[in-house]
This record gives sequence, structure tokens and C-alpha cells, in this order.
Amino acid sequence: MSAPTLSIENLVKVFGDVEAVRGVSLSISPGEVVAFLGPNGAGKTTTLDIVLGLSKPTSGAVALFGAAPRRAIKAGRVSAVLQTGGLLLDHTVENLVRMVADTFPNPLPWREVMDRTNLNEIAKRRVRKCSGGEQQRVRMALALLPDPSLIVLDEPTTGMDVTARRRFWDSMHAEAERGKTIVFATHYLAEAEMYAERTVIMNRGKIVADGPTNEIRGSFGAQTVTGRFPTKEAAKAAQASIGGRLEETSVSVTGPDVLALNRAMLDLPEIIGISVTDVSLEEAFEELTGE
Ligand SMILES: Nc1ncnc2c1ncn2[C@@H]1O[C@H](COP(=O)(O)OP(=O)(O)OP(=O)(O)O)[C@@H](O)[C@H]1O
Repeated sequence: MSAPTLSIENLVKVFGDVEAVRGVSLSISPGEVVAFLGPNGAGKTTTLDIVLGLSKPTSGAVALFGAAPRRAIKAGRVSAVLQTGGLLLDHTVENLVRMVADTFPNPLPWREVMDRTNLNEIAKRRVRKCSGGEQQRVRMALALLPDPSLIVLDEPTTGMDVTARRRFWDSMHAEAERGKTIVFATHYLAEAEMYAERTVIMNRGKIVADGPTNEIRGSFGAQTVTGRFPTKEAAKAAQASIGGRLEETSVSVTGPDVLALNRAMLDLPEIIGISVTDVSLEEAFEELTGE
């Protein structure tokens, strides 16, 4: 069997008296798309920095393709898309991509990379004049040039509007379909739901959940029952009796015993409709991290 793309064993990182990472173990296989979620300060960036060889662990081990991270990075097998730095602002997009391509021994053809990241329409624009979302697509192009097997992205879409985020993830998604392994940290739970088959949730330096994204959502065995009422007053009275969340003319209650919740809901006066939904990733996240 070939070595995992990424393996982390009992990783610990201490800064002074801050324990940023407290015993993280993880193995990622070729072709997986994995989202890293967690509140601010959970240890995501610290973990990814160590994976990228940018920082040394206090203890524990990280291997990329079965060897030390530096080796894989030198060989162009892993690329990073970070939030800041790394762009020469006075060049045009095309010049920058061509110039960086020249620094690799066997780069992908730069035109192909421009195509894949939808940069042709802004090829002649100076990088300085590109929007934040466009600059992130340029970073993504530079990351693709060495044709890496693993791409690591740290909150790549922070601050982008919805359209820019969609365009960014469309190109990322295409790379995943080409079989690349993708690991990304994000604050947007919807990005994990839409793009990652597997989600790892970190909190206070530890992994608190790791599994298929849809299973994490369902892992509480809980569902949400929502009752609809003809008026806001009726909904308010229902909430006073059953608890849960009030929204306009509906009341939602989440719990493991969905039959009991349904019965209690149906017993409420004036109820006109009822629906049952799975717990969202957001609710699971709140439950796991207390955020
Ligand atoms: N160079 C450093 N020196 C001291 N403390 C640090 C350093 N880097 C990170 N930390 C601390 O380590 C903890 C984990 O930070 P980290 O940046 O890894 O979290 P994160 O999950 O990436 O958070 P965010 O979502 O805000 O980026 C935080 O308490 C942070 O303040």
C-alpha cells in the first residue's frame, strides 16, 4: 500500500505558555478533500504551517508522502495557497504566472494553468489592480504550476463576496476531480458542506470530530422538528409551551427523540404544519465547540 498523502502523529506545538496544538493525529489518503473547521485560535493555522514545513513541531511527527515535509515541498508535490504575501504586484497576471512557471523544472503549461483558474479575462491586468478574489485565483494558479499532488489552503476565500467565492471553489473543485488531495481551513461552514467529503473539527488544539461531512452533521442522532402556526402570537404561545427557537410564525425544536418531539408539536393548539430536518453542520459545530 502506498503511504498516506499526509500523516500527523500526536502533534504538539507550544508557544511560550500557549498550547496551540495538543496531540493531533490524522491521516489523509490520496484524492481526499478535507475541510478543517474550528473557532478562532483552535490551532488550524499552526497545524497547517507545520504540515507545510513553515514551523517545527514541539513534539510529534508529520510526514508528506511518507517523508519529511521539506522533501515533498522541494519536489513540488505540495503547494500552499495562503491568505497574504507572495505576489509581485507590479507585474501583469500573465507575466507573473509565466515568470513563476520558469522557476520550476517541469511546470504545467502556463496557458493551461491560466485556463484552469479562469485568469484569461484578466491576463493583462496588473496584479495590484486585481480584486482580493482575483488575487486569490492568481495565488491558486501559482500553486498549480508545479502540478502538486497536495494543495493546502488556509482560509482562501476570507473576505470574498459570494460570486468570487463560488468562482474560486469551482476551480478548486475541478482540481479535486483531477484527483488532487485538497486540505483547506475555513470559517465558512457552507464551504465544508459543499466541497469537502471529510471534515475535521478542531477546538482548543484538539480534534473534536473527524469523519464524512454528512455523518458529522448526523452524528448527534438529532433532528429538528419545525411547527408552523397561523399567526406570530400562536407561534409565540407554542414556544412558551414547548421551548425551542421562534422564527416569525414557526417554532423549531431539536432533539434525539424525533417521535416524541413530533407528538408534542402536534398537540399544540392551532398548529397547521410540521416538518422534520437533519441537524445542520452549523448546529453540530456549535454543539462540538461551544461557539
Ligand atoms: N507565533 C505564535 N506565538 C504565540 N502564540 C501563537 C503563535 N501562533 C499562534 N499562536 C496561538 O496559538 C493558538 C492557535 O492559533 P492558530 O492560528 O493556529 O488558530 P486557528 O485555528 O488557525 O485560528 P484562526 O481561525 O483565527 O486563524 C492561538 O491561541 C494563537 O494565539
